[in-house]
Amino acid sequence: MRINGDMPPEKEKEEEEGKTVSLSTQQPQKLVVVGYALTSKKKKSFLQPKLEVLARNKGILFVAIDLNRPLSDQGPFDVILHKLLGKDWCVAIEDYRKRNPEVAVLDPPDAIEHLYNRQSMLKDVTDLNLSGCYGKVCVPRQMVVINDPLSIPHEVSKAGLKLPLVAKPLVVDGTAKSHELFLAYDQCSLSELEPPLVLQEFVNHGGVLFKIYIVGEAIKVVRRFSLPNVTKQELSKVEGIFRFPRVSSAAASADDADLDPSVAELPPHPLLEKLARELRHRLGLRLFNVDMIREHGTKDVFYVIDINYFPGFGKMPDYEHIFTDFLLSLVQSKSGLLGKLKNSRFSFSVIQNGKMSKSQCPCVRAQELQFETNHHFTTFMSHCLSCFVTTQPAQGL
Ligand SMILES: Nc1ncnc2c1ncn2[C@@H]1O[C@H](COP(=O)(O)OP(=O)(O)OP(=O)(O)O)[C@@H](O)[C@H]1O
Ligand SMILES: O=P(O)(O)O[C@H]1[C@H](O)[C@H](O)[C@H](OP(=O)(O)O)[C@@H](OP(=O)(O)O)[C@@H]1O
Repeated sequence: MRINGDMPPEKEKEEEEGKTVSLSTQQPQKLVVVGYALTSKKKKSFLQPKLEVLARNKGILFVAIDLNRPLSDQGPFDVILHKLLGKDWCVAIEDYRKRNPEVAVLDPPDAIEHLYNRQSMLKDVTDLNLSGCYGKVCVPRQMVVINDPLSIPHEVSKAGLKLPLVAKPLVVDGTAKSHELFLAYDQCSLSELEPPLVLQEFVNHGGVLFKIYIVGEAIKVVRRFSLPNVTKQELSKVEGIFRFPRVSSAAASADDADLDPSVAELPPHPLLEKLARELRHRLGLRLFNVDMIREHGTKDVFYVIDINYFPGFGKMPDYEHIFTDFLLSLVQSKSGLLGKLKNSRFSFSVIQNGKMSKSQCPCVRAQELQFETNHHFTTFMSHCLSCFVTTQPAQGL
């Protein structure tokens, strides 16, 4: 396909080989091939026609990865998007990532795994210090119960957790069961719950929740309806545990609803910027969302109650634009970094010495790596490419 006039011979060859597409602009673009490995549910919610059409117009092609064939026989890909469970997939994608540092694999399986457990998922938020950012970000007090439901009432009172409590399955694995949540009004009824679970203090927040979507550097925040406040009177009268629906996951947005302005006011942007930047870096992820609530009666005390990997981006306004821009930026920043690494004194010294000292390390995680073989160096390159995209340009390059 050629729409425009003259083209350099090498471009012509590339295009014949199907590697480039000519769009309506003067310059033919190299096709960006995005392999995806997603459940059929996720494919349906994410790969909507409006995304595929816009992507095609921008020279991005989505290709389904065949899970019955080795990954190495497929592609070549520029980017891989994945959200699948199971050890086999994790091993396959991790191995592919190491062997193909030039491919942007979103995201590292061990980093994703961190969000599949409701205890570890919030740990990085607990460690954050966002002072001077127009607000305070906390995590509700919570405890984990692994077994013996009969011991829960005693454990809860020992830990000093206040009722009501939200009971959430410990592991989030994309199944409906892992999103089955209960609200517990009294201590005795807690022994009816099924561990393993997390018991989290319910924070009154006026029935509105903020979903902060993060796609690389981009942030989008929306309001969603959430659970109403639990009054002291209600708490003193009601007993038992009650299952509640996935109210804030419903596509209905609270953005246009007639809400109390003190409840509806979005968290300050500098706070969200800092939160997103810190979490992107600490979690080592580029595609996630954060569920945040404002403590009722306060202006600037926020709680993070949930973080989801590769959430329902299809519900995010403008997601097709944000996502395609992100995919293109990945490919651009990657080629920039590869060029710098190849030419830098830094990479030369790494290869020559076979080892890297902490002071040379451009990112936190690479400090753990040692380069005794070429394969180790490749691993480092792959790691640094993702770090480069998630954080800032590596030092010393
Ligand atoms: N500690 C809390 N205080 C107040 N409300 C809460 C709390 N935890 C959860 N909720 C309410 O329950 C809803 C679901 O909680 P959470 O996001 O943790 O579960 P989930 O199964 O991971 O949901 P999803 O993946 O659909 O976002 C929240 O959106 C919010 O409405
Ligand atoms: O409202 P959001 O986008 O947070 O709702 C998400 C939910 O949080 C989970 O991330 C779901 O993904 P899985 O855990 O993989 O089931 C999303 O499902 P999806 O099918 O819509 O992508 C929810 O939308």
